[in-house]
Amino acid sequence: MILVTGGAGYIGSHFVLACIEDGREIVVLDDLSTGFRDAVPPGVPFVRGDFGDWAVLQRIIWQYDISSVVHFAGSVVVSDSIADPLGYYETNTTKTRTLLAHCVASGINEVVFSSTAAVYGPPVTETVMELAPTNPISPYGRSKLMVEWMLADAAAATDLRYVALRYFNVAGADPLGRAGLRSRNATHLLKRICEVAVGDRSHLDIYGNDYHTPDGSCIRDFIHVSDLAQAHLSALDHLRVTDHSVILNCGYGQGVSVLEAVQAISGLIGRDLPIRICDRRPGDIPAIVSDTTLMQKTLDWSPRFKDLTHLLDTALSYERQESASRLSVA
Ligand SMILES: NC(=O)c1ccc[n+]([C@@H]2O[C@H](COP(=O)([O-])OP(=O)(O)OC[C@H]3O[C@@H](n4cnc5c(N)ncnc54)[C@H](O)[C@@H]3O)[C@@H](O)[C@H]2O)c1
Ligand SMILES: O=c1ccn([C@@H]2O[C@H](COP(=O)(O)OP(=O)(O)O[C@H]3O[C@H](CO)[C@@H](O)[C@H](O)[C@H]3O)[C@@H](O)[C@H]2O)c(=O)[nH]1
Repeated sequence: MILVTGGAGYIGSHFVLACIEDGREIVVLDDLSTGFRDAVPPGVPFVRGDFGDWAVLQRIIWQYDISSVVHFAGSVVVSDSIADPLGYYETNTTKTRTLLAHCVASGINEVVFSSTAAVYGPPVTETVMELAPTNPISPYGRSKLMVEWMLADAAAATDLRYVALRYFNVAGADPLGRAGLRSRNATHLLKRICEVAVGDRSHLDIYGNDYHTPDGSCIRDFIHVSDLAQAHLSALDHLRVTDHSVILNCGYGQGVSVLEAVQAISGLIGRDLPIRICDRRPGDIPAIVSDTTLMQKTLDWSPRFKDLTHLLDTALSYERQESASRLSVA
C-alpha cells in the first residue's frame, strides 16, 4: 500500500485519481491546511493529521501495510517562505526528517519526493540538467534542497531508496473535471490567466516585458498535473525494479513565454485577454526549462498534454466549473 501525504492538495489529488485508475492501493494523510477533504474520492482511506507527527505515522503504519511513501505534503508558496522562513523549514524540512526517520525505522524503503525546479536558482543556461548547480534563492527552494540532501544521506546509510522529482511549472486540471487547482489566492500564471478568461479577475498583470527573451516576457516549462501524476506511478515502478535512487527533472523540456500563454488562451476564448504590463516581480528568473533526457531514459512515461492549447483547455474547463459552482453557492 502507498502512503500519500498531501493527497488532498492540487497535485496529490491528481495522483490519487491516477492510483485509483491504475488499481493501486493507497491511504491519504493530509492535515487539510491547504487541501480539501472532498478532493479525495469516497472510499479512499483518509487520515486527517500532520505528516510530522510521529504518533499519527505510527497509527497509520500499524493499521495499513505501507510499502512506499509518495510525499507531496508541504508548504508551497515562494513569497510566503520569504516572510516565514522558519515555518517553511519546519514544515518542509524538519517534518520531512521525521517522516523519513519513520520510514527507515519501519522498513518502508521506497520514497517518491516532490522537489522543485526552485532548487536550481537562476540557471546559467536556459535549459537545466539535473547536474546543474543548485543555488536556490528562496527559503522554499532551500527547504526542498535540504530534503534532497537528507534523502541522499539516508539512502547511503540505510536500505531507503528514493526518486526526487523536481517539478517545473505544474498546471492544468484533470481532463474529466474531477480535480484542479482550487485556491482562490493562487499566484500561478496559468491559473490566473483562466480566472481572467472566465471573468473572475478583471485583467492579468504581466510582471515585466523587458527581459532578455524573444518577446521580453519570462519563459517557463509547464507540465500538466495529470502527466505529472503518471510520472509518480512510473517512479514507484522504477523503485520496484532497481536499487538506484535518482533525482529527475519533471517538465516537457519546452519553453513557453508568459505572452505566448496569453496568446494561447486568447485563441481558446476567441477574444483578447485583458492584460496590464507591470514591473518585474522580485525574485523571478527570466527563463528556466527542463532538460528531460534523464527522466525520459529512467521512467516509462509519455506525456499526453504537451500541447499548450490542450493543457490550457483542461485548466479553463475546470475554472469554468469552479466559477459556476461559486456562483450557485453565492
Ligand atoms: N504546484 C507547483 O507548481 C509545484 C511546483 C514544484 C513543487 N511542488 C511541490 O508539490 C507538492 C504539492 O504541491 P501542491 O501544489 O499540490 O500544493 P497544495 O498546497 O495544493 O498541496 C499540499 C497538501 O499538503 C497538505 N499539507 C501541508 N502541510 C501538511 C502537514 N504538515 N501534514 C499533512 N498535510 C499537510 C495540504 O493540506 C495540502 O493538501 C509540494 O510539496 C510542493 O512543494 C509544487
Ligand atoms: O499574475 C501573474 C503570475 C505570474 N506571472 C509570471 O509568470 C511566470 C510564472 O510564474 P508562476 O506561475 O508564479 O511560477 P514560478 O514563479 O515560475 O514558480 C512556480 O514554479 C516553481 C518551480 O517549479 C515552483 O517552485 C513554484 O512553487 C511555482 O509557483 C513568472 O515569470 C511570473 O512573473 C505573471 O506575469 N503574472
